[in-house]
Amino acid sequence: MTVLMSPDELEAALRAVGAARYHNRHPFHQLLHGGKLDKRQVQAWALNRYCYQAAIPIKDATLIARTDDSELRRIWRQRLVDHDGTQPGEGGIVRWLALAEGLGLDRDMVISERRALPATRFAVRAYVDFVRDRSLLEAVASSLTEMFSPTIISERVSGMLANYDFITRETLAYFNARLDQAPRDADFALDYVKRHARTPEQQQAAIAALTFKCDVLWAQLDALHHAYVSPGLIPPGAFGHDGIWS
Ligand SMILES: O=C(O)c1cc(C(=O)O)c2c(n1)C(=O)C(=O)c1cc(C(=O)O)[nH]c1-2
Repeated sequence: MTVLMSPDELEAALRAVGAARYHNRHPFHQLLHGGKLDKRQVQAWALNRYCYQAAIPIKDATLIARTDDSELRRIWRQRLVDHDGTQPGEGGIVRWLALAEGLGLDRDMVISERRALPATRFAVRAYVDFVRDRSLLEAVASSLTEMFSPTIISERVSGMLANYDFITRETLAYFNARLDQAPRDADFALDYVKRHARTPEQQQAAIAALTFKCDVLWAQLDALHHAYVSPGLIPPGAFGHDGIWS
């Protein structure tokens, strides 16, 4: 039988999910950060990850649309501002596109998502659908991977700067803002989950939501590894298929 945990025990259980399943443990990230990939493989990472970036504000708008809690909406809408900016040329999506262009990718190709891996699109879509279809508590809990992102972002920026001559500090500027935004967002979401998960079932649902989200991130890296590292099977239509790297 599942027992009711204290809020701090719940937090510990959530952190244990991240320790076991967060995407910092994925071999593709270890290759990426360790300088073991060539430029095309890094380009593949950037253009696939664009799909995730582009979906994040859609899932945040979905969450906002679902709640009648005005305070939650007010706080959550900062995430839309962070990703979309307040005027053209601002925000995380634009900064991600600058990263992709800094790697030599064509901006319109990246935005079109037509060269992304099928599994990337499916994983990203699953996240948006989850936030639309599950309870609000699960929707908020699914964002909690951000508790773990500052560490991986620091590792990524220092590793990529040290190991690739085609990467500059400007290319990676996207991540600077995330180092402030992610802890702020995660602190709020964690507090929300600790206050609103009041039954054993709700607590287990929150843990399962975070597990699901780790799977969303992991699946995207599995797809990259399968296509671009080993066995190197690039799906039809995807970046690099038939030797076309554009
Ligand atoms: O670089 C990363 O490893 C990483 C991880 C995550 C995450 O853990 O979901 C996010 C981000 N970056 C990120 O940049 C971002 O905007 C973001 C939003 C969310 C979310 O679930 O709402 N996760 C993440």
